[in-house]
Amino acid sequence: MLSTIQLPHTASLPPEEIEQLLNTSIIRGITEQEALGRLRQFGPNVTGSKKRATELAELLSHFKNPLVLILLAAAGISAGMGETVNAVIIFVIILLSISLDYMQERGARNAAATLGKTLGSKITVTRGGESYDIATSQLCPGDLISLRAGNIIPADVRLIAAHDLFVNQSSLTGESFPVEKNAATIPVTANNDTFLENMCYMGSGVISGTGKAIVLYTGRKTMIGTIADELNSGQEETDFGRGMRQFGLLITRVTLILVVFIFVVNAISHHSIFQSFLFAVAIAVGLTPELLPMVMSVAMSRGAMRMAREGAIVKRIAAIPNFGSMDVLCTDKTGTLTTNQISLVKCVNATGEVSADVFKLAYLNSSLQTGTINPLDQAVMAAGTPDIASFEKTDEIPFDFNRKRMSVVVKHSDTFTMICKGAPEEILKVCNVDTDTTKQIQLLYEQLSQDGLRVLAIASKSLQSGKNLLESDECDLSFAGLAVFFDPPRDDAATMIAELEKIGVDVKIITGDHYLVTEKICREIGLPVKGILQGFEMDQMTDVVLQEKVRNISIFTRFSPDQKNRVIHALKTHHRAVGYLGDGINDAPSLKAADIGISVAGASDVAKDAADIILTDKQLSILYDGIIAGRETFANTMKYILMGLSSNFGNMFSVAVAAVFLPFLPMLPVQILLNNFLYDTAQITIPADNNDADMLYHPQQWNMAVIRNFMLIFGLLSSVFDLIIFFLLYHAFPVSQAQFRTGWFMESLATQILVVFIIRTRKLPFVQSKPAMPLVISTLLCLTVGWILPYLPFAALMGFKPLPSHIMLYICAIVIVYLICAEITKRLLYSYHSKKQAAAV
Ligand SMILES: Nc1ncnc2c1ncn2[C@@H]1O[C@H](COP(=O)(O)OP(=O)(O)OP(=O)(O)O)[C@@H](O)[C@H]1O
Ligand SMILES: [Mg+2]
Repeated sequence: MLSTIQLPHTASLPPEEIEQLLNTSIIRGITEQEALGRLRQFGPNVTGSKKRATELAELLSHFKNPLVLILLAAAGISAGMGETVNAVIIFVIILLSISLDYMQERGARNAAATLGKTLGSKITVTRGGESYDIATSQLCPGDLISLRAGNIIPADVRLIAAHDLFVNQSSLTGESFPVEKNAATIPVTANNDTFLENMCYMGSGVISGTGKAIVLYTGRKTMIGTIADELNSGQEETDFGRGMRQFGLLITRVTLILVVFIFVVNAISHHSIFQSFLFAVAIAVGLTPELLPMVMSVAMSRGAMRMAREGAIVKRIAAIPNFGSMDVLCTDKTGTLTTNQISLVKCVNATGEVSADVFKLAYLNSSLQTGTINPLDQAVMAAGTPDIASFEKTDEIPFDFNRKRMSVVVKHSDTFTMICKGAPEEILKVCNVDTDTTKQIQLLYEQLSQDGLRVLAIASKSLQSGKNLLESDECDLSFAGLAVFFDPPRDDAATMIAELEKIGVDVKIITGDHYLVTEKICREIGLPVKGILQGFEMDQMTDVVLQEKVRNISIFTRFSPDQKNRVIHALKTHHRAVGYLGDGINDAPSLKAADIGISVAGASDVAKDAADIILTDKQLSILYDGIIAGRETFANTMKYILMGLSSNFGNMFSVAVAAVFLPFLPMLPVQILLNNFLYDTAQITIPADNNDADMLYHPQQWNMAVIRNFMLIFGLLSSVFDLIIFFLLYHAFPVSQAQFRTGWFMESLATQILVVFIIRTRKLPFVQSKPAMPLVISTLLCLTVGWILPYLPFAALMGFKPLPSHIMLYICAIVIVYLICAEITKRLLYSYHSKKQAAAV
């Protein structure tokens, strides 16, 4: 049986001793049988969320809310003081609302879990001498794995072979520059015992090269597994997140002030301290938007499920609202806007004549390179089969996105030749050509690019020896020719651009390719070219200048990964949420930096890992659906917030006034709790509500000013009607205390619940905007229950007493007039804000 191992220790051991230590073979790996046993012993290779909490723990976690705890304590004290009925009612209400909340959230959680299962990257493992791909979760210590560019390192591993292996371990070290790894044994001392050169760590991305490695640690035993929880917190705040935070602050402040005020006034003026306290707590419960987390997670998981049906996997459900506020989408070109079905059109020499020699050089380079599987290389290899049996590869300098070229070194009848291929401007930099020829080549290159053809240049030189070559050896090459490729735009790219434009999302292209090729593609897919910025031009700009510039630029060409990243950050200063769509290793930093990273199924693991959403279906139209789903989440969450702020707060203002002027409590604490419970339950269907088209066809924006005004004006409005009721029941037709409370209970419940039909839309309720059926049903049901309660045989236990019918008529009239006034107020408020916004633009 395998015992635990120390990472630094294995770094200093030669491969044979590692074989022994881990009871494996660096050629054949462990057997499938052995792997199964080890998998049982060490558990699956997953980090992140610890074990999923049990359902009971999830249920109990809802009791952690301080208000719930205070209420429970209050119920206990009530029971101790002999007020059993009170205690039971409070207890039942707590239980009911917690179970409702829990059940809704469980639905959302399960949906999220099902979605998560469909993901998972694969890795090539060698077991019992055979190599095949398995899910990375199935790896165990001792496994022999093969690494290549684009892979995510699936565990903490010790390298036993490496060829030009460059790894980005920024997820661990924060250092974004790729580091070279090798398999050599190194002595371990106290000051070099982390991030060793012959180790690769889970979560790092392979940028270039290949390697073989033995798995040492898996799952939570890995370096990243032990710190996984801290890593998740690194997300930057978005418009939606910021809005939610400000909203939370606002509500906490107002609640605190109101509750303390009500408690103090009640306690001083006339009631027992305990009653006043209970009353204040009930008010606090009424004010807290306790359903908000549920409303959000249900709305988001509905969005995610909907996208899953359309063929997109949502990795991070919390990103859905960002989709809704996204107002600019950056995309790379190859594979997202083009088909990625690249074909080689021809190979030409410097004068533009078709040349078999140039093709042979290109073929040698493409077929012998061992980096990422790359569509350009595949196209070269698919274009013919020259005989290269007599050539032997002796070295390779892998591709990287800064050099934009790569080289292989071949041996052929005792001579060594370096063959280099890459972006023409980069190849020309390292070639020995006179100015005239350079001009001639550039002209040819531009002509081809203008026709939308992609061009790589090929160059070569003879060498003395064929080993241990460096990037600096790519010099003094002689120019051979150009390889010309065709990569047609996707059929649906034009539709996508048009659709996105219609719903207010700006599209920008950030590519590593030449600007002429990009311009041609833009023309074909109907993307207007507003401005072009080239990578080297941006390097001369300060951040401030860049931030000003990016607004009017629609294509960014010849951009390296870091440069792409810089553009994303600059765009973030102007836009609410920046989206990035990309598939390559070079897109990973931008996918992370963007508010919402989108990748496609065929993308490299590194890109998929960094993305929030992965489009599995090839259709780009899913993007459109995703944005709409995001906006629905946003809109429905906002409805709940506006509801809570307007009607709820109004009631609490009224209570504050009543505390000063009434000689008794306007409602009993249990009645307030009951009222709040019915009101909350009525809203449980908000996440499933319909939305007006005009809310969905613009990027959503969190507008704190609207929220604040809603609270003040709607709160005041509903308070005015409460005061009318108070006047009616206390002064005009004086009734008993129990009847007063019953009257206000019924009026406030009706106004609070029914106003949802007004708040949910900017238009005329029902006539211009139809609510979803579930919302209508839950609303009417809760209202009916609330209005029947006072007439039930046990109503007296809850302190209710029915009112005479003429007073009931007054109450109904007041509710109707209130709703009409609310509709008018809503219109005034929105027209005020749109005028203000129009003035600001
Ligand atoms: N296999 C390769 N061999 C040589 N050069 C390459 C290879 N792949 C890419 N290049 C060069 O590097 C440049 C940038 O790479 P690439 O086009 O993949 O970047 P990108 O930013 O992902 O662009 P895109 O928007 O086209 O996906 C290419 O335009 C090409 O000149
Ligand atoms: Mg790309």
